[in-house]
Amino acid sequence: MNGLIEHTLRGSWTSSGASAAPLSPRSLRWLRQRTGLAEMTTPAVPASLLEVAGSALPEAARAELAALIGEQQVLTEPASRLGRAGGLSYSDLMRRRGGTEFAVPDAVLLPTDPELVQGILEICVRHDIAVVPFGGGTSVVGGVDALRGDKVAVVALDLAQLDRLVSLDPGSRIAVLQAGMRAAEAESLLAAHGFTLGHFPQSFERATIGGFAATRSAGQAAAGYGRFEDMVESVRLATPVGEWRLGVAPASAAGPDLRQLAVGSEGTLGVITEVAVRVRPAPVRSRYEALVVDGWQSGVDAVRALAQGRVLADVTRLSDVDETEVQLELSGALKAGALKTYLRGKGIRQPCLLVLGWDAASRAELKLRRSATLNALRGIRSVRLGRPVGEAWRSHRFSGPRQRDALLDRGVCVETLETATHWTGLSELRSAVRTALVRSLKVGGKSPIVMCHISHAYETGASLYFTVLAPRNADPIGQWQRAKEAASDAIAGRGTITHHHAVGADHLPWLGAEIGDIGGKVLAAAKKAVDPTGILNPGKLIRPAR
Ligand SMILES: Cc1cc2nc3c(=O)[nH]c(=O)nc-3n(C[C@H](O)[C@H](O)[C@H](O)COP(=O)(O)OP(=O)(O)OC[C@H]3O[C@@H](n4cnc5c(N)ncnc54)[C@H](O)[C@@H]3O)c2cc1C
Repeated sequence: MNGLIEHTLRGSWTSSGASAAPLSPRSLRWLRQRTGLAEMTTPAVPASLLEVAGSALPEAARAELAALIGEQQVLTEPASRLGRAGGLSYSDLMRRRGGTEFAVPDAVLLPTDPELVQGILEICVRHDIAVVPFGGGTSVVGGVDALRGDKVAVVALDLAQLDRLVSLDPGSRIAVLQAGMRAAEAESLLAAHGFTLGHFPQSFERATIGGFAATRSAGQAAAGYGRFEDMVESVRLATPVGEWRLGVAPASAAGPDLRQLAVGSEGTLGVITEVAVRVRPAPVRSRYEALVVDGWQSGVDAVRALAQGRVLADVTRLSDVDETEVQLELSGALKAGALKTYLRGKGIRQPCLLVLGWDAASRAELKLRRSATLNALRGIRSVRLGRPVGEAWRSHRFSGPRQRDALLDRGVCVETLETATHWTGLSELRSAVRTALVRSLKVGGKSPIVMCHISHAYETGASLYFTVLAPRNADPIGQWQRAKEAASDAIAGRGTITHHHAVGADHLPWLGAEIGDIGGKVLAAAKKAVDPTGILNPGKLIRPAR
């Protein structure tokens, strides 16, 4: 069963906080010199110092909910409610650090099976209570903000105790998992049967199966295993008008694929209680290695050649010059200066790191696939750094959030955003977003560090993932909000507002530019059909029909 402590840990990624990945004095010196960061320590405010208003959950509703799921499964004390108040974006973390006001649910509900979820929705409809489905709470787009809309109260429906492997069909390679199971637990349960899901987002340790389905998540090995929506065979949803099951066959021509309406619905059309996912035999051989190419465009050409030649490695990740430099400077693992000199000697002036990783069922398959990938790169000038750098990336693949805790403690504004577009417009989009972020976050003569990488590539285009490091100012939330708005304006019309983080509350203003008025009306109509009184996750993804 998922540990509830993890679900209430909201000020940092792990209970060790910044000490899980401390910044070396050398890295700090480098950051100060690059960004003008002032020397300061800004530790997290203990949750006990944050003020929480009393619960507005009507007593009659509380009593009915307690009768249905058990007294101890309805939590109304401040610590539990605070523990499900919002996600884990930079702004969420800063709200908790700065003590700025934020929305807190009136209660936390902990159902233990799908039928109880259905019962909860029926009670909430009757009492006009908003419901925020809560998986791992790792949303970075305001997806789990406790917004009540026009309802009398709002509850967080925490799925942590729906955490079972319901069934495994090795012949069809399908596992049915309950929605609250975390990715790390799913992997270890499946591994015991010789299978893997192959979904490794950076939030792997905390995020859940239901959350992945609800947000169309993409993991680091999506080039090989697919995005999460590619893995979903069927879904079981509780909705205010009854239970809805979708998906009976691997493919179907029975009208539009309604599974895809549930997948990505971000808790606005129903609560996902179970997901049947496609699994694969666990790899017996893996190999990760790194190359350096000369300049961003040359790297883009390399990744495009791999995608269009259909020889992408399972992990294919290209960092731009800034991200490569920061990885080298902050990792502490490599002698950055010596490496740069070595690369210059090899004619590489603008080093861009390309990490490649393959998972295979046999040594022969690994050899074949690796040769196919590397052969496709023959025309691109590159220097191979070999396995140590590739394996170092693999062993640190989940350490980003720990490093973020350390940066937050030192007064750094550190946040990410992502988009995707077609190959022909990719570099223009990158420049436009970079320019918007630099302009917005520049202070005096010092520019922020804006890094970018491609981690998901397709035959027709790729995603762009930006990470920003800037000295925090006196209004950290406003500072980032302005930068994010500038970046989102630059994206609108050029690419998607989100490649895998979802829409939530934060991206809603830009969704219209992507799906148009008609798209907005289609979503509102679907919501009206399954959630006529609008209790499900108000303020996220779908604007109510007018
Ligand atoms: C440090 C960090 C790294 C990240 N890296 C990645 C990454 O590599 N790839 C990626 O795709 N994302 C990433 N994310 C974003 C986030 O982890 C994903 O959106 C993830 O899918 C959310 O899963 P969750 O279980 O935490 O869902 P939550 O955050 O709890 O919820 C997300 C949304 O889904 C809804 N929801 C959750 N569970 C259900 C359910 N059972 N039924 C209906 N609706 C539900 C919520 O209401 C909310 O709208 C990252 C986030 C952080 C903080």
